[in-house]
Amino acid sequence: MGSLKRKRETQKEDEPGLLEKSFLHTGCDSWVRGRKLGQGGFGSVYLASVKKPKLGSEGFPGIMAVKSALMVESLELMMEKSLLQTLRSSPFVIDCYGEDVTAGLGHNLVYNVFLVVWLQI
Ligand SMILES: Nc1ncnc2c1ncn2[C@@H]1O[C@H](COP(=O)(O)OP(=O)(O)OP(=O)(O)O)[C@@H](O)[C@H]1O
Repeated sequence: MGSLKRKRETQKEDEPGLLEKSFLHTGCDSWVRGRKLGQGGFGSVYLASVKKPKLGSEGFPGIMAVKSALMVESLELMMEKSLLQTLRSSPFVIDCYGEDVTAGLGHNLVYNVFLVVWLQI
C-alpha cells in the first residue's frame, strides 16, 4: 500500500497467548489471539478465535484473522480498515468484521482489525 510502508518490528504486546484486555465492544465479547499468519507493512496478522461467536449479520465467526499494530503506529491500519469497510459490498475486497483495542501485559494499547481468514494450503 504505497511507498510510505515501513516494515515494523513485531511487538511483544500483540504476541499470541498473551492475556489481552479488550476495550471496544463491537459484538465480539471475547477473543484469543492465535498463531501468527504473516507480517505486513502496517501490522502483524494472527489467527483469532472468538470465545462466544454471535449469530446474525452483526456477529463474528468463530475463527478470523486479526491484523494488529501498536496504537501509536496504527494510523495506516485504521485507514486500511476504513477503506475495507467502504468497499465492503465489492466481491473483490476481503470482508472486514470490525475493530478492537486491546492492552497486553505491557499495557501498551494495540489496535486490531478483524478480517475473513484465508485458507492457507
Ligand atoms: N485475512 C487473512 N487470512 C490469512 N492470512 C492473512 C490474512 N491477511 C494477511 N494474511 C497473512 O499476513 C501476511 C501479511 O498480510 P498484509 O495484508 O498485512 O500484508 P501486505 O500484503 O504487505 O499488505 P499491506 O501492504 O497492507 O501491509 C500475508 O502475506 C498473509 O500471509
